Amino acid sequence: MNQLESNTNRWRLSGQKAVVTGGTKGIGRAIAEEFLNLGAEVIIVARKQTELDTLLAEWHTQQLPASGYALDLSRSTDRLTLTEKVIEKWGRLDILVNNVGTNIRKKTVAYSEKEYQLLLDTNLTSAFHLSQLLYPLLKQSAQGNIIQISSVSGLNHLRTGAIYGMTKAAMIQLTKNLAVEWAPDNIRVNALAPWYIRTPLADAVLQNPDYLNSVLERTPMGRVGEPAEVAAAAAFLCMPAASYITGQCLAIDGGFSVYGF
Ligand SMILES: NC(=O)C1=CN([C@@H]2O[C@H](COP(=O)(O)OP(=O)(O)OC[C@H]3O[C@@H](n4cnc5c(N)ncnc54)[C@H](O)[C@@H]3O)[C@@H](O)[C@H]2O)C=CC1
Ligand SMILES: C[C@H](O)[C@@H]1OC(=O)[C@H](O)[C@@H]1O
Repeated sequence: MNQLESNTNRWRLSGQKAVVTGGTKGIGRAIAEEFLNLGAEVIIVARKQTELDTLLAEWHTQQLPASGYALDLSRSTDRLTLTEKVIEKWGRLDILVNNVGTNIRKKTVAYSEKEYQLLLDTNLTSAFHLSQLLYPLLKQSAQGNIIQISSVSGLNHLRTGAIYGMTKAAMIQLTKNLAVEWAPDNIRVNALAPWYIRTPLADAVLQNPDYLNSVLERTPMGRVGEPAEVAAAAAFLCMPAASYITGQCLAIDGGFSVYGF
């Protein structure tokens, strides 16, 4: 391979096979579209078949190599089903993006046990179990990558709920453990820690003008982020150009996490 070709491939995802969980809207959709436009083939997962059908039809009109499965990844059985589908379709895997996550914003004393378990299962157990299940396929890739979508709420206190923050902090720790454990298998593992990004999940609070102003006052760049700005970081970390980066957590936050006073 000549130098020019290798340089070109360094900044693309040509021929790579990627699973993006929660890929029908928000950050997951942006990551899937970024990967597709960089030459990857993508499987997305979300709960609603109608959402999947609509988005996949749109992508197929652009001849983008995407497929999808309607599964609830908070459930172990559905995570096993996804694994079977990936084995059946590809028999290998280069990239896993653990993007699925949700939030129930409450004071600590107000949470029920059911709400606690839902957040743990959706945000953390899904990421851990899918990393376990798909490890053999990632190991077959000479360039395996896992991207854990964490949050600045895993780095600092946010008023958006302790359980959510716990799950996001745990994803960052999981990133470090798996990066070291699986480095000999040529699997790199990195995390992203976004601040507020304009998605349906965040819009639930950002549509309140007073809340939005509070967010912007803590954001040196003076605006919330866009899903494509998270997607660009995810794509870079999976490229050959990032071949010596593993175990890291990159904040995508407009300066929030370094803003003291
Ligand atoms: N939007 C934001 O401000 C921030 C988001 N994040 C994280 O980014 C990730 C994506 O968030 P958004 O794009 O904002 O969320 P979103 O709610 O807009 O999209 C989430 C996607 O995941 C899917 N999903 C949710 N639960 C699922 C389940 N049990 N099984 C299968 N699919 C499921 C939804 O269908 C949707 O496609 C989450 O992990 C979130 O915690 C982190 C920091 C900031
Ligand atoms: C920046 C945080 O992760 C933010 O907190 C929330 O409640 C939203 O759901 C975002 O994830």
